[in-house]
Amino acid sequence: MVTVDRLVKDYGTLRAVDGVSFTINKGDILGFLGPNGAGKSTTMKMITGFLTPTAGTATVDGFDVAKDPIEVKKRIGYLPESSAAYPEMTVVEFLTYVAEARGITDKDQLNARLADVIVKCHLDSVKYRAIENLSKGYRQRVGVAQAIIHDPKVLILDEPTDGLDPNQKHEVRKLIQAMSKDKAIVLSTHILEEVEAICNRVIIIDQGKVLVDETPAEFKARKPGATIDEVFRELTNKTILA
Ligand SMILES: Nc1ncnc2c1ncn2[C@@H]1O[C@H](COP(=O)(O)OP(=O)(O)OP(=O)(O)O)[C@@H](O)[C@H]1O
Repeated sequence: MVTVDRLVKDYGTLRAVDGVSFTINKGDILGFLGPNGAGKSTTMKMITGFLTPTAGTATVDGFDVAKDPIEVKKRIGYLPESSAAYPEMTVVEFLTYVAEARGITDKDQLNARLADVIVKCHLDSVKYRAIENLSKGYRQRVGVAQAIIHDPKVLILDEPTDGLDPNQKHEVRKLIQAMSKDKAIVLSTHILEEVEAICNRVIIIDQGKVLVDETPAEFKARKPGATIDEVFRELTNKTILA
């Protein structure tokens, strides 16, 4: 569903992403991990067509992000690290606005999509409230709802549980898992237990390069008896010292 091939991004003299390659298929939840500044957001922004790669390619459902950005955007939903906010809009107004911008203008289709995402993201009780008055957990669910309003095949979530309390984290993780059957999902996170809880693949990126691409169980088995956290620290510290 998503193929990333030797992707590179330079910001001036800084090579933020340095030859990253991986593929993800329908049903995959890929945990994208790495220390601060590793290049996770930059990679995700290139897959969504938000940033142009310096070199390499990314394709979504067979469409090249650089050559067919419109076809890619139809197939991809994106939750950025800090969601664009329209604080004064109600949840329904905001989701309607996003749906219309996505080309969903037929009234019946629009209402069906709104009803679907409101149920999936458990937003019914707040749908007529202004976004600025919602808790962070609800705002994050609105962010997920806008990302899936056009029922995309691929979902890119940048730190979807960041800043949420444990109950809210649990809710958002359940939501991601429930959606994974018919989608390919990439999520970046700093939380290693999140990877263990919901991902079937883990990629660790450090200084723009992929260090690890395997299952969470394989990752943990690298150091029997250690926590996933300890394995991560050992791996990423090594590259800093190297
Ligand atoms: N617009 C930009 N201009 C210049 N440098 C940038 C820009 N965006 C990111 N960088 C740099 O590129 C590198 C990779 O950043 P990126 O945000 O992709 O990392 P990240 O892994 O998502 O980090 P974090 O976990 O902190 O969000 C960092 O060194 C960052 O400072």
